[in-house]
Amino acid sequence: MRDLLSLRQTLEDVAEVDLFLAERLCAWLHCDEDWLFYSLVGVSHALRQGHSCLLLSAWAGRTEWAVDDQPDSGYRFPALDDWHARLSSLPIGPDEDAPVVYEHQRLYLRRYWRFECDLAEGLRLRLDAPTQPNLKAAREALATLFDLGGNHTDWQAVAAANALFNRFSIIAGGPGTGKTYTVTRVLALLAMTLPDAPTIRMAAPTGKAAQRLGESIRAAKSDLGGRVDLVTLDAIPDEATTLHRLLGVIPNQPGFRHDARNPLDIDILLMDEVSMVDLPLMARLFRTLPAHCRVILLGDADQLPSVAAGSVLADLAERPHPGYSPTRTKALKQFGFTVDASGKNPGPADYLSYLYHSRRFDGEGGIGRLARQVIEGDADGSLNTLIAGHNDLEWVPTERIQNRISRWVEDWYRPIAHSLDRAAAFDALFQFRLLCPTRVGPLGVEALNERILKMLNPGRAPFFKGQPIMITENHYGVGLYNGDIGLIWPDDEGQLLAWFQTGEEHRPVAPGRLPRFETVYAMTIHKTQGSEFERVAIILPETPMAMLSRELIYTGLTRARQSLAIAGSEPVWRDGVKRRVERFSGLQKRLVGDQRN
Ligand SMILES: Nc1ncnc2c1ncn2[C@@H]1O[C@H](COP(=O)(O)OP(=O)(O)OP(=O)(O)O)[C@@H](O)[C@H]1O
Repeated sequence: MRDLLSLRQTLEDVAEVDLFLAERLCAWLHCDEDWLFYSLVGVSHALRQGHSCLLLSAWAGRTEWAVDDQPDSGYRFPALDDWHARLSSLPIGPDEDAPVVYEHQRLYLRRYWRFECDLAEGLRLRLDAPTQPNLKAAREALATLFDLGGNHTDWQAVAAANALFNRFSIIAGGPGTGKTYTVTRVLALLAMTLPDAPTIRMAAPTGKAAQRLGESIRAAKSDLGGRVDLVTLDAIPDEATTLHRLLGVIPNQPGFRHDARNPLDIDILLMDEVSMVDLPLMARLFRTLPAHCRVILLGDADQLPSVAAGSVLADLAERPHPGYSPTRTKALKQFGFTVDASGKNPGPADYLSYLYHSRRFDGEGGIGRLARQVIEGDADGSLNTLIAGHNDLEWVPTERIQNRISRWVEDWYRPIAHSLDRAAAFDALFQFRLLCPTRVGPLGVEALNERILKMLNPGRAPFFKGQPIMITENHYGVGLYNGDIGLIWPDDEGQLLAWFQTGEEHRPVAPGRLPRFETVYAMTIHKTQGSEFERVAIILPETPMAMLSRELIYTGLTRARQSLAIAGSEPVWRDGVKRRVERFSGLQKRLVGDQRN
């Protein structure tokens, strides 16, 4: 028996749960050798880091978890061939019934292996059964929906035409590249060309993202008003729901009302902000979809992956686009589109379309340029862009941070309470937001909120007019969910209530009925995924930290519509831009086999 508690002291970054799980699994496998014990610690550790599995090639021959001032601490994993041979000799193949699975040089907990297999199967089912659109009708509909005939390739029209051939499509692109604009036209194309009117549902991972998707779709529909008939427009829903509500949450239970035995009755599912969706949720979703249901995913594959395990969008949306198959190239040619035909046949990426041109961040603006440099890992170039300053960018060096925060509070947060009415106060609330990579530390969310509360609520009233709050737990009874943002504002009798915005409506909740919440002047970047603000200020931590990555910075800075400030030190910025989030998974391998892996 190992002394797990003492062992933990010699392993940096390993949690007790990793050690206990590894010990239980060793006992199950009747093998107590160190190499297996540490491999299993590695699987549990990898899951906590968001990987779906432990990828042998990433750790083979390397020492992991060494403690800085303890020589010979940590564990050195076997060389790849040796490690592979040892794992292959155990009864942990896919067809065994062990709680761990070894396949494709990846070690999984069986539950996660199952999620990956089920999702891959749901995708394969759709990829292996491409559709045959009515070409004549599709050509006419495409010409109605897009202004074709320009000199440059219209990637939005290409994406729309391409989606006609697929039961599974991804339309990916950065902020403002027209994903919603394009997909509204895809839905119209399908409604105009399919023999029967399809039942369409739209979903997003968070309430805020679902609300934004609904708003964007309604705007895009009204844009189409003069071009298409009412029947087509009516087929496209006005509202989107959260993924959890779509699947049917059962209060206080882990499962959903819909599953493989009780599938959703829909023909087309559109899902936005897919980078936030984790592997287990995506696998559960695909289990509930009927085989004929088309799935269209929208997202920005450069953003942070999901909080829980997996990196589904990044796995499926390879960058750069690997090229279309010759068959698909020919099919798109029939619509007059010439695309890169470098892909193999059958085309593993025929489901994927990229949109490249951002209408939000045009070529002149600093935010778009900065976003590109950050995602390319260009630490020096991005810092130069920031320091040179553009009219939409501001760099705030460390020594000026405290003063600058006070000014932001006076300029944007104090005026919320002085708004003319509730609608104006909500508007004011989304004018500006402070974002931090983490909750803790002197420049983390908790410290900043505390400091701003002292300025705006010196009397420490439990509730005050203009106070922004964020719900931090799901409460199905009250209908409020983790991440929902509300505002404290008086009703007509002067009674302070918490108000929550859904579309144009504001719903009041008595403060006494609120689930757990916190005041939010500053938020973590993770929590703002799926939201946008007119102006954003990102406060970097004082010292470099492992979780500050280029994906986190990119996600934070692309929340800004008009202007962006970054406050911090040059070394912390450089360190963050250089670091990448890497997620181990076997999803792409399962889909394309050995073609590209
Ligand atoms: N081809 C186009 N012609 C005119 N306007 C367009 C076109 N494509 C997009 N837009 C406009 O650009 C704006 C951004 O488009 P859209 O909301 O579809 O982008 P998005 O990629 O979904 O953005 P986000 O990442 O913010 O969700 C919208 O106002 C939309 O109407």
